[in-house]
Amino acid sequence: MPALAHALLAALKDHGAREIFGIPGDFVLPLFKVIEESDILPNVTLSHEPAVGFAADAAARYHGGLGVAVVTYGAGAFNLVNAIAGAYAERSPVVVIAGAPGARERVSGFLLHHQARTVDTQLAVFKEITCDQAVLSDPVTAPAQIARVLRSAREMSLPVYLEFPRDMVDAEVEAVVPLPSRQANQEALGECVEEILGRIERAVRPVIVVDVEIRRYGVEDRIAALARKLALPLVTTFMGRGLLDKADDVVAGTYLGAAGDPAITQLVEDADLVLMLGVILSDTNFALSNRAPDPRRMILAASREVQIGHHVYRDMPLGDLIDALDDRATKRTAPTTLPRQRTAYPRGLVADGQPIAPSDIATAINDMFDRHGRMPMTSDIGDCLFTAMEIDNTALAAPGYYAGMGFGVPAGIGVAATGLRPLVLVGDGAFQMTGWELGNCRRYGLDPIVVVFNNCSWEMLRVFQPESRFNNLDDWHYADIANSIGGTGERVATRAELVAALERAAQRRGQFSLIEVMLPRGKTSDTLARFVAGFKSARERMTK
Ligand SMILES: Cc1ncc(Cc2c([C@H](C)O)sc(CCOP(=O)(O)OP(=O)(O)O)c2C)c(N)n1
Ligand SMILES: [Mg+2]
Repeated sequence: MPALAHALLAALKDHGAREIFGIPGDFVLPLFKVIEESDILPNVTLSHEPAVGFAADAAARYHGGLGVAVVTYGAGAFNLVNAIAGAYAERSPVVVIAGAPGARERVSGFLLHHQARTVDTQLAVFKEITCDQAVLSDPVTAPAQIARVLRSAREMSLPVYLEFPRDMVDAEVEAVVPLPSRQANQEALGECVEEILGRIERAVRPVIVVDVEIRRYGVEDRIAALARKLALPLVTTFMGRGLLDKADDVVAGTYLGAAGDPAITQLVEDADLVLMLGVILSDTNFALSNRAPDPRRMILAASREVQIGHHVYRDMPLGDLIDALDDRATKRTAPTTLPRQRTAYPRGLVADGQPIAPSDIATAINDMFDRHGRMPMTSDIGDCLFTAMEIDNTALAAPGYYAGMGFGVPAGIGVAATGLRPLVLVGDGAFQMTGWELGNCRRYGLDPIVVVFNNCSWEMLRVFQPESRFNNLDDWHYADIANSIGGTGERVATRAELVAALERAAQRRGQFSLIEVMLPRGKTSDTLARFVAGFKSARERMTK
């Protein structure tokens, strides 16, 4: 019989984990020894647990499997909370494996180091931000608990929590047998599909809106094929930016309401049927809508449910629904009335001595993508994410809904650990939080390209409250620091310098490249300027 640590690692791999991110501590040292020596999954250690969570989250978003974050009891696990809360909000399946005291320590009568209120406070906290949990304290039940919790992570595409007491690492257990995934009830599925196809047939201006769940459940290609078969226009939400990056013929653009491309906004807001697939009804996706989502003209397939009008079909896995729709749908021709144009992204930056504006960064990146091919991207929150809306539709992992800073660079490291070379967009404020994790790239031979939007400012806060002096940040010269932690940093202030630095970074392999773009305080991307105007007018409407 295998030891519990081996059985768990094998089960993680069977359920789609591809790597482990973590930081050891005395409550997980024995487990980390097995992780390192068994080599069942590659292990990437970082410098601060928030980054461990962000990296695991982004890796899962990109490879479509499970992210894994292994941390010590108490101090390590509580450091991870914000990143896992963000993964929950963004429906990213991260498996938290947290160390814990052994059976005899629990009854020692001492207050244990790293313990908060009670020995079980850690479990109580993670119950709030995971969809399933287990404490692996009994070798007889542990394999079944692991199977149940890992299936929950896969089926719900949400984080889960496994508490691993440190005296259980070598406990002999049965191997973990994966549970079969739960399918939709075929009768209910048939009824649901007929109702959807009937609604599409009767619609005059239908549109498909997609969001993050279509990536989490691996159905992007099937949805692109369905959109082609039904000849329906398709747009992504703000959170869903970067989805269907290989289906340019299908994606018309990104819906941003009052802040977006007017033709895309009209496509969605004039539609008499909005088929929402994998969509999170968040404020960042719909707060700027001129016409709020209306159940009477909406079908929402998300969180294993399908809501049509005011009634709901439960236990409807998105993959089952898409397959059944494709099986029963007949090919339609595109009504000439439906616009088919695709958003045009800015290109052809003039490499001159002019100072750089945020939207120039998008144009320069589009030009670089034309020369070297599109790169997968990660972005932090801040104007860099709004600028990303002006970059061609390439794969993107960002905290578009949860909006937690610090995600961008660790997420880029997580994506790089999956074997891709990402382009990372991050503001100076967010870089101050987790940018230093780049110092871990050299150990693992990772070479992301990082673009720091250095406006020496918390600019997103300034646009809402310009009078506050606390938004003024100091100039930390991030490019200089990059050179001392294993990468190459360049500081650029003109458009010509930006274009040249991007080209050098694209050519440079084997170490990370950091381009510190100097931006004036008070200058934002065109997209953020429209967002702020939209939010302010929406707020005025609400206060009238
Ligand atoms: C962990 C964390 N702390 C605080 C915030 C609030 C916040 C923003 C959101 C609104 O909540 S945007 C922002 C400033 C970002 O500064 P920077 O990274 O330099 O980007 P830019 O200068 O482009 O704004 C803060 C502090 C946050 N989102 N996440
Ligand atoms: Mg800033």
